[in-house]
Amino acid sequence: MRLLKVATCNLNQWSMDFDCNLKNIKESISKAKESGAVIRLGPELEITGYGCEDHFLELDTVNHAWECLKDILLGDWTDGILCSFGMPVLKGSERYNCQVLCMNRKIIMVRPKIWLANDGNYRELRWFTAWKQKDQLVDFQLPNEISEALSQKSVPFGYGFIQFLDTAVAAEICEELFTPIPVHADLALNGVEVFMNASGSHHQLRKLDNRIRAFISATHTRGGVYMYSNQQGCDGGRLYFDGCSCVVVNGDMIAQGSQFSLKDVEVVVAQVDLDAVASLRGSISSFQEQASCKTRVSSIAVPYSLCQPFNLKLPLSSPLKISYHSPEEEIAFGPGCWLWDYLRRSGASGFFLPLSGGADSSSVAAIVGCMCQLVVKEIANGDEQVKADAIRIGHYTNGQFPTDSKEFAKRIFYTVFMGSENSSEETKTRAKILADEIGSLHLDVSIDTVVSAFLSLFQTLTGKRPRYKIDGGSNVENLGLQNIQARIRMVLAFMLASLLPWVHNKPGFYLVLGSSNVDEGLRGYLTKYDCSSADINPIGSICKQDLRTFLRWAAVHLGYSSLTEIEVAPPTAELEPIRSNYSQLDEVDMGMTYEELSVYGRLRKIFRCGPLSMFKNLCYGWGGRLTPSEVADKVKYFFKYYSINRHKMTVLTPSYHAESYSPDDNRFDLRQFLYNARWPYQFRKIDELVNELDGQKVPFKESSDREKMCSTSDGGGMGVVAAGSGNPKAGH
Ligand SMILES: Nc1ncnc2c1ncn2[C@@H]1O[C@H](COP(=O)(O)OP(=O)(O)OC[C@H]2O[C@@H]([n+]3cccc(C(=O)O)c3)[C@H](O)[C@@H]2O)[C@@H](O)[C@H]1O
Ligand SMILES: Nc1ncnc2c1ncn2[C@@H]1O[C@H](COP(=O)(O)OP(=O)(O)OP(=O)(O)O)[C@@H](O)[C@H]1O
Ligand SMILES: NC(=O)CC[C@H](N)C(=O)O
Repeated sequence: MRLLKVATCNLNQWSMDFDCNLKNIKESISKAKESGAVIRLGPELEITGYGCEDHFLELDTVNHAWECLKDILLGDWTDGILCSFGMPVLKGSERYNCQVLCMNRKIIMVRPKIWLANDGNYRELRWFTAWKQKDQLVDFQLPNEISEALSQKSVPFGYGFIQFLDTAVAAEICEELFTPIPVHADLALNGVEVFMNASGSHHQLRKLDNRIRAFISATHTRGGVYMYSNQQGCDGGRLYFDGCSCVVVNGDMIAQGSQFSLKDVEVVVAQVDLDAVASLRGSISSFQEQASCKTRVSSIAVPYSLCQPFNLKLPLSSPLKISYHSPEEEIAFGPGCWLWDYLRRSGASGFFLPLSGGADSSSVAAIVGCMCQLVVKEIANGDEQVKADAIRIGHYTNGQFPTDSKEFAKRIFYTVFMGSENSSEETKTRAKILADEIGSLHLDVSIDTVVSAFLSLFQTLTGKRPRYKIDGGSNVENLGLQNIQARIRMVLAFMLASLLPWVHNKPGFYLVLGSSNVDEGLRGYLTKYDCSSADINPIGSICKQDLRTFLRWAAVHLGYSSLTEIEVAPPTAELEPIRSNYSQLDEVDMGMTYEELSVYGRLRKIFRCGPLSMFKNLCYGWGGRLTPSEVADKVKYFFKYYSINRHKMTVLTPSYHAESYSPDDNRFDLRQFLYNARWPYQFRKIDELVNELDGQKVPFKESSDREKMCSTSDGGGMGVVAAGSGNPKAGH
């Protein structure tokens, strides 16, 4: 037997905070060593943080990374343990995204990333060059300061593996695993038994299985130990890196870390028998045949053994049942953990939420409640960092700390119902009950006096007073009257968030939370700069359908039972007067249902459909109940409003990135914002096709299409998309 103990980790790094990152790295090495591990793997670019973006272009960033590495190598951190550190490295004029492999205070090799992540949220080609010389290792002159400190002039640089006396180990960096020809295939044929995947990979609803499937398939038929390490938390941007560090052997998961956690450092350890890898490989004839004619990969010999012989005192890790969170749990925990990182790092004293009693703001309130529950639970589990942060943010004194999530919420969470003459008692009461359940400090205010002050000012200025449509006013008047209310709420929210702490003798300020969801953004059904404009938004890329399931789940699992009633209430903006013959409803106002919006949103973004291909796909999807001409009307209506309102996406409050259907114009869904909203060319093409089809209906099982599009993984959407359109790039 060749027993090998390995450690991988989830680290909560913060881009550009080198002290924080170095502290976490050192703690992870200590924990790995305490466990007896001889390999320690950290996340991609862990020294700088993955999300530095254009800071990677600054020489300071690269230099500081070297300084941190020097600090580690001058101490005893790497004694007896192979450590893989992620950092940017300049070689000549090119900058590479590298894993620096170190042991016994020396750098063994620098392995630059070969295949960069460059789609969706990723833009690595903007900062890094991909390493292209796969056939050789080259000599890399270490920066002066490092070479003097380490008494080491140069190191091998490039694609290759480390040949120890008893096994071979290599890096495969994040995206490289997900490429059509992954590097582990070649490496396995060259005898590499341990793969170290350092990642910077973000959370996306329902995507964990994509990632895990890749580890399993990498080792299932070719054998191997697959170590995966990832950042965990908000490292300064919209993404939540969702950990899940793990170890897989020959297709079996044997150690799995958390996906969502408030911990800064989580080390996952496993003990494996490398003979199991050799034995599997030896039993597969095709493996041996391919290995005998492999393309040779360069290696570096290190005269050192990593493994232990058979010893009953060293227990082997055995296969585990892989654990997955439900999408509802993902919505609660992902944004909940992201909010906690944001809060503790922003210097704010809490959150402020305009709570309307509707589904969206109530979802946000529940997520904050969930965050409070997680904090209390983690403190009870003995996490000193979470405790220290909670004491600081909640201004606890005399050795006190949070032990009850409602008590903690009362300190750090304000909710305010800002009613107008158009608000109903029902929503006001729902907001109050939910706030009580969560424990927030809740206020009720009426904004009517402010609205009438604005209207009087307007009347003095123009001599005119707008009327609601129901009272005989025009569309313009009707919208104007609604938008005044919506925007006053935003101004009031920011005023209260900055001044309420002062009123209550607390230092600091509160962060204003926004609660517009992805569908409203896509359709533009929101007032620009109303309460959708906030500091941050935890649900901005989650669709209404997903939020509704989350509310049902949270009513039970978070213990906020009033969410059940909130979920079933029809969504309404309550900005127009309620009369016996009229009450404003979102879906009527929008001219489409939230369910339809989810379908359009997925086709537009995930399946990259323009108007014509969306029309064709929906003819299949909805053909059972609609004629092509009816489908055409719906598609044109959607594109008209999408394009008229696209400018609103440019000022979208930064939101947690949770889904590949997100329309976030700032980082993810990059589009123009001034359109010809008549789409003359595209709509003409649709009309021509409608004429050709002339009233035909396509028989199709109507019930299944939405289910496939909104509630399953992206691939499920193929139910209405012609095969071959291609699955979206997954957030592995
Ligand atoms: N191409 C362009 N590029 C840049 N900016 C552009 C623009 N076109 C208009 N604008 C600007 O945008 C303004 C129009 O946008 P905006 O002021 O938002 O107004 P608007 O989109 O006309 O109305 C707000 C919409 O949100 C709905 N609403 C209101 C309140 C609450 C809710 C809800 O979520 O429940 C929904 C309401 O029914 C209506 O459909 C224009 O006055 C102009 O200032
Ligand atoms: N009466 C109110 N009191 C407090 N905040 C409100 C009120 N009405 C609206 N808001 C805030 O403005 C945001 C946008 O208002 P809108 O009417 O569009 O709600 P929505 O997007 O349908 O969300 P919700 O489901 O929370 O009502 C809400 O999410 C909420 O934060
Ligand atoms: N950092 C990366 O290489 C990211 C790769 C991949 N797109 C992911 O989400 O995991």
